[in-house]
Amino acid sequence: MLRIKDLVKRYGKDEAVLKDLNLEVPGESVVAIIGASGAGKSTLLRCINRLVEPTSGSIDLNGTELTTLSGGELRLARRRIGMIFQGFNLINRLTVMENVLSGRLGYVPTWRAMTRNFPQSDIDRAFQLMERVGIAHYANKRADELSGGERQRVGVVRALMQEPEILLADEPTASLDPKTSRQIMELLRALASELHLPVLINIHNVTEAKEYTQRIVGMRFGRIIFDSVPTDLTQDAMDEIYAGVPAEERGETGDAESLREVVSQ
Ligand SMILES: Nc1ncnc2c1ncn2[C@@H]1O[C@H](COP(=O)(O)OP(=O)(O)OP(=O)(O)O)[C@@H](O)[C@H]1O
Repeated sequence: MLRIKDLVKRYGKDEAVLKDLNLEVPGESVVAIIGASGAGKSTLLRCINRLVEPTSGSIDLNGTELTTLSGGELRLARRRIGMIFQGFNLINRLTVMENVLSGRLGYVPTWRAMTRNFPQSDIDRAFQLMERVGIAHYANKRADELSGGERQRVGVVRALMQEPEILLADEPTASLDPKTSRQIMELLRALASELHLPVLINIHNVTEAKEYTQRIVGMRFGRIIFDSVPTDLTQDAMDEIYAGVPAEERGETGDAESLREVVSQ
């Protein structure tokens, strides 16, 4: 369970970007965070893994208070949080397997990592997960020889190699074409259920959020102003979350029927 209480983030002397934000994410749920550009979605995810330092408030992951950790304790906590990025963040010149195994860096001694001498159990797990997401046959290919969707699958497996207690995905499909994007969302949904993992996804595409997640959190100016099941996300709720944002920039790509057509193409 992730429990965020009264979280505030202020960059320098500017107005707070997150304002007394409260959020609970229980196990296995897939939660989408939506909101206009600048609402604070990325800052929220970055506070959780401490890429950004929270100004005040509490972030508790399964009984560990994350905001006060430093040094070795913070490193240990970070390996419990899997991150998936919009730009995949792979090391291009390394193979798929090497990228995947880098998810174990928080676990193996430095000498093993330096000599790429990972335990057999890690290699077995890597193959198992790569099989699961359909990239095992690319194990020895360089990461930059893969398509966007394949690269994101590598990113997902690398995050899972950390044995995370939660997955944070920051615009995981924004660099992908619509069909691939939906395959990745489907994969995240399936993995959350198979591995009993909570997944928090910062997502621009509201149509995908509605179809692939069980809960939508709408942010505006650093606050959560909507938190419910996708069917409750009415036009009024959308208008409130995206007030002032033109309809064509709200990440609604059409109704479910037309989207199914895209997928089946
Ligand atoms: N490192 C930083 N220093 C100063 N201000 C920042 C920094 N990072 C983000 N901000 C500001 O914080 C606010 C929220 O940014 P954030 O990236 O969290 O929003 P977002 O909802 O993820 O937006 P987008 O959808 O465009 O990615 C913005 O006004 C942004 O300019």
